[in-house]
Amino acid sequence: MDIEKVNSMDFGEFVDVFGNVIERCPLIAAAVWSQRPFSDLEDLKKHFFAFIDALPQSGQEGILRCHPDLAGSELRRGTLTAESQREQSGAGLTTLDADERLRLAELNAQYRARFDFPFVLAARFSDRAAVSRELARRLLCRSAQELRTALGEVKKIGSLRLADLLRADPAKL
Ligand SMILES: NC(=O)N[C@H]1NC(=O)NC1=O
Repeated sequence: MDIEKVNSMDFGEFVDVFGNVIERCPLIAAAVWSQRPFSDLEDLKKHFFAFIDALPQSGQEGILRCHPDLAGSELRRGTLTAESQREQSGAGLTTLDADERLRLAELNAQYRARFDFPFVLAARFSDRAAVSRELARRLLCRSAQELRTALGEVKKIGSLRLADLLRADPAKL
């Protein structure tokens, strides 16, 4: 898909196509559509991220809360979005043994109790061992720093999803 195609989309089509660039936050795509035309893919990505950066802290935490836990109950129930399902299975989170699942569930619960939002990590840059390690490490971080880290991960996930949609090299996005 090239940028002319993106710029030619009406509101409904744009939100259908880009509505899950940020997990379960189609409002962001709805807002970004108003900023068209986009000069290139980089420009499109900047608009998504600028929206996130301009939100008050409550809105940024709200975005994090739209993310399903990694290896959590939604994965077990099969209610993940298609994108999240792909990302979590690519990181090996669909084939954890019982001990690994329990450990992740405990760490996810501790993280949520400490920060009041779920642990978010771009699973496609990770694997099952690294997810637990990173969760345990980030549990010890300060809240303000952790919010910044988590939003950085949201942006990595969004960049990869945009790259998929536009079949672009993520390094150039
Ligand atoms: N909790 C969390 O990080 N979830 C996300 N990460 C990812 O790569 N896909 C998701 O849904």
